[in-house]
Amino acid sequence: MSKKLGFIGNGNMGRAMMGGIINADVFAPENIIVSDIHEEGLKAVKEEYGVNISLNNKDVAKFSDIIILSVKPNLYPLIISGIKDDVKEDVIIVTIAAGRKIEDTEKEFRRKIKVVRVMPNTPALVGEGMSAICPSEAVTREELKEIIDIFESFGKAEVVAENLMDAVTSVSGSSPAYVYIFIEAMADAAVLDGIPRDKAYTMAAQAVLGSAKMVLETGMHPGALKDMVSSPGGTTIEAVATLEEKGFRNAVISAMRACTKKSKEMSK
Ligand SMILES: NC(=O)C1=CN([C@@H]2O[C@H](COP(=O)(O)OP(=O)(O)OC[C@H]3O[C@@H](n4cnc5c(N)ncnc54)[C@H](O)[C@@H]3O)[C@@H](O)[C@H]2O)C=CC1
Ligand SMILES: O=C(O)[C@@H]1CCC=N1
Repeated sequence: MSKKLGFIGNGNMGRAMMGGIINADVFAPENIIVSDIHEEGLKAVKEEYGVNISLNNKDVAKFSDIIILSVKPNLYPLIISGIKDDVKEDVIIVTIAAGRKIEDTEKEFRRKIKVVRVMPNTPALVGEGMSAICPSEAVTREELKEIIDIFESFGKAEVVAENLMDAVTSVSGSSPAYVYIFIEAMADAAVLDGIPRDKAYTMAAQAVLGSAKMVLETGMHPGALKDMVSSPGGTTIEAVATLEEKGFRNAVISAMRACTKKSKEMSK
C-alpha cells in the first residue's frame, strides 16, 4: 500500500499489529511511523522492523494517512487533543480501545472525521489475529476495504455492527488470555504426570492449535468433534465428565459475560 501508516502507542497491541503488518509486507517499513513516550521500546522496534519512530505524537499525525491509536482507553482524550490540529484533512483514525465508541472519537476531534473502530487481538503478531471492524458513516467503501486489507494481512477480519463490539471484545479481543490459562493449566497437569515443562507447553499448545484448525477447516460442530475423541468407556469421557462436574462450560460463560459487562461499563 502506498499510503502512510502511523501508530500512537508502541505497547503490546501496537507492536503485535506492526509485526503482523510488516511480516505480511502490506506497508514498507519506511511508510510506517510509531510514537510512544518510552524511547527504549521505540529503538527496539526501529531495530527489529526498520520503521520510523518519534517521541512526539504530532510527527505521527503529520506523516500518516491512517493512524491506529494503540494507547489505553483512558488516554484517548489526551492523545486526540494533542494531535487533532495536526492530522491530515482526509486521515482515517482507527481506534482499538475497549469500550470506546465511534462517537466519542468523533466528538473529541471536534470536526467531521473518518473513524474505524476495530477490536483486534495479540495473535496478530504471528499472522493469526482476529479483528472485528466497524466503520463510521464518513468512511467510504474503498477506505473500508483498505482497512479490512490491513487487518486481514495478519489474520481474519469481520465487519460487525457497533453494538456487538462489547461481545466481540469478550470472544476474540480478550479471549487469548483465557486460552493461555487453559494451556498453562494443561501443561501444569502434564508436568505433574512427569512430562518435562517445555514438552508440556508444546503438547498442550499444539493440541489447542490443531483443535481450533479442525473447527475452522472441517466446518463440523465442536460437539461432534468432541464426540470423535471420546471413545465409549475410554479416557476422554472421564475428563469430559470431570470438566462438566467442575462447571468448566459455566466458568467460561460467566467469565465472558463479566468481560462483556466490563466493556459496556467502560463505554458509558
Ligand atoms: N492487549 C490486547 O490484547 C488488546 C488491547 N486492545 C486495546 O489496545 C490498546 C492498547 O493496549 P495495550 O497495547 O495492551 O497497552 P500497553 O500498555 O501495552 O501499550 C500502550 C502504550 O501506549 C504508550 N503511551 C502511553 N502514553 C502515551 C502517550 N502520551 N503518547 C504515546 N504513547 C503513549 C505506552 O508507553 C505503551 O507503550 C488499549 O486501548 C486496549 O483496549 C485491544 C485489543 C486487544
Ligand atoms: O484487557 C483489555 O481491556 C484489552 C481489551 C481486549 C484485550 N485487552
